[in-house]
Amino acid sequence: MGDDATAARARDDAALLVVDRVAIGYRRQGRYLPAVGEASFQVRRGEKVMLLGPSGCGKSTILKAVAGFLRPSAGRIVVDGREAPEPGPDRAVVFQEFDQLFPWRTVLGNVAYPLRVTGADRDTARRRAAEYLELMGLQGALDSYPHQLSGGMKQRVAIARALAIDPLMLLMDEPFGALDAQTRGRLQRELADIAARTKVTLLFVTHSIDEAILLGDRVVVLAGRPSHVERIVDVGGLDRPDAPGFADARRTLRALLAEEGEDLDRAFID
Ligand SMILES: Nc1ncnc2c1ncn2[C@@H]1O[C@H](COP(=O)(O)OP(=O)(O)OP(=O)(O)O)[C@@H](O)[C@H]1O
Repeated sequence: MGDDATAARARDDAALLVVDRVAIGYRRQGRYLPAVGEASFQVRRGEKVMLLGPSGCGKSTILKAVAGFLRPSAGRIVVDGREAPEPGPDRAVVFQEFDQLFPWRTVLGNVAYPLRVTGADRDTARRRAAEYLELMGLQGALDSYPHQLSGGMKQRVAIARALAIDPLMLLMDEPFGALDAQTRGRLQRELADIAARTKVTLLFVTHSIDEAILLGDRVVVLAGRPSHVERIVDVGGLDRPDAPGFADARRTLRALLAEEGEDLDRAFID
């Protein structure tokens, strides 16, 4: 193998995201309130890693720190070899809330906007935005405004907007948490399909055991307050509830969450 190929292989094998003994807390009224006590995990290029754990254990906090919105009080976050990166278009974020779109822009305008901001000319931005909206099945809604869309459609626009800027990583914080079960299932399947096609690297926060198994390659289970990584469970290839191994993975994750006193009815909502 030539030097270039060796270097390329080393780059591909190296973790795109390293979370190394990270502690994160909040300051309130002069006091430091620890949320994450110590968390370490890595995400390789093209991998889909899910953060699962009881409510309040710091899943969103970790995602925000990876996005660069919060600084850890200890440890290191390294993205593509860069330590403590500022927020940037290399990490696109999709939230749970339906109000993350610009209400005064059309669907096409919402997706084209970050492309314009990151340097694309108007025609290129609109063409690329339309391509990604088509990928999300929204070709009929380009001229609609957010208030004219259902919750599921708004989340599709948010995903198209995130993917269109070709980020190194897609960071998703319970993006389907506020959707009805049927829409949620459909969007999970669509995201799995698009992630396979685009090979995007995914860090995804969820409450749902089934969602973690269906979408993830690995599940980072958080426990405790302040939290730590209790276990990292391999769930690769279990992309259907009837896949062999799905029930075992569900039992393993369920047992880990039950130890934490998680409300399992909530953890199973899909
Ligand atoms: N801005 C903030 N100021 C102070 N404390 C905060 C802030 N945001 C979160 N916290 C606290 O940090 C802890 C972790 O919160 P976080 O939202 O990261 O948990 P989570 O696992 O994502 O929860 P959920 O699953 O309920 O969304 C919680 O105790 C929460 O109250």
